[in-house]
Amino acid sequence: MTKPQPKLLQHVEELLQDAAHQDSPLREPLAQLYQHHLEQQEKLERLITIADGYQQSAHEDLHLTREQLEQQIRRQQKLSRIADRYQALLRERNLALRAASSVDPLTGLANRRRLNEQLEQWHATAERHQRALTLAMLDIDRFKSVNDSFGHGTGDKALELLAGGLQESLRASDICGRWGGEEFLLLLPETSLTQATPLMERLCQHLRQLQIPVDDDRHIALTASVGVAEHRPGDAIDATIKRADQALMEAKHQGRDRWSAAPA
Ligand SMILES: Nc1nc2c(ncn2[C@@H]2O[C@H](COP(=O)(O)OP(=O)(O)OP(=O)(O)O)[C@@H](O)[C@H]2O)c(=O)[nH]1
Repeated sequence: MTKPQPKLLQHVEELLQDAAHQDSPLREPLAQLYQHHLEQQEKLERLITIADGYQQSAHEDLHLTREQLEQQIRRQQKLSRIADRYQALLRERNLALRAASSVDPLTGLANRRRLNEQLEQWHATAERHQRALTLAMLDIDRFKSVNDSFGHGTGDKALELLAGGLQESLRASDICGRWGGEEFLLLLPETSLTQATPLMERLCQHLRQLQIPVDDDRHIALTASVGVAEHRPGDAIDATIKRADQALMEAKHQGRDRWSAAPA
């Protein structure tokens, strides 16, 4: 049904008001029809206003929900950035802690804990794959007299320099660490006693030549004694360390500044 035009409505109004049609039998139904039309139009306008209101409030709700969602996403992204940074920090801390717990702070060499870990690993490889493994226990000669004569500071400096000297004399695959006090343990994987011999000679020679400063213009030289033991298949690693220790005692007994090998 088409919407009555304003012109038509105006015409109906004029007809209803026209005195000439007051007695027409069609006037009353026309008046009722006109009234009904006005009421319907009013209802329709009210409905349109309500629908507009709903649409507006739905639009506002949608806008608000979207804003809240975007705010939540931004908060979530910020939190995940913080979590990422925190995790990276924890990883760094863990690495630093791990490194610190494996290193001797004075010499920078592997500490006893790290040496034990490596010993366990290389002992397992030596046993499983019948690989050679040689250990060398090194102890500075008469180190007490260095401390007594020049003080602990000089003693510490000597340990640092000696540690550097040891590291220089070894292959990259070997590990040298501080076993305790003025004692160092060298782990030589894939190395037999025969193969270790030239290294022992070179090591003693290198240490003899190290110059340890004791004051502005004075230096001293140190020597060390070394006990070497090749791991015997089937032995516990502690047994090999003990044999290296006994060989070290032997080197000390023989007059120091030398190396001695444990019997096979
Ligand atoms: N400065 C310094 N001295 C240390 C350190 N650790 C151990 N020492 C000293 O090393 C000395 C070891 O002395 P001894 O075990 O009697 O042996 P030595 O004098 O080296 O004599 P031999 O081993 O028999 O040749 C002691 O005086 C310890 O105090 C350290 O970290 N710094």
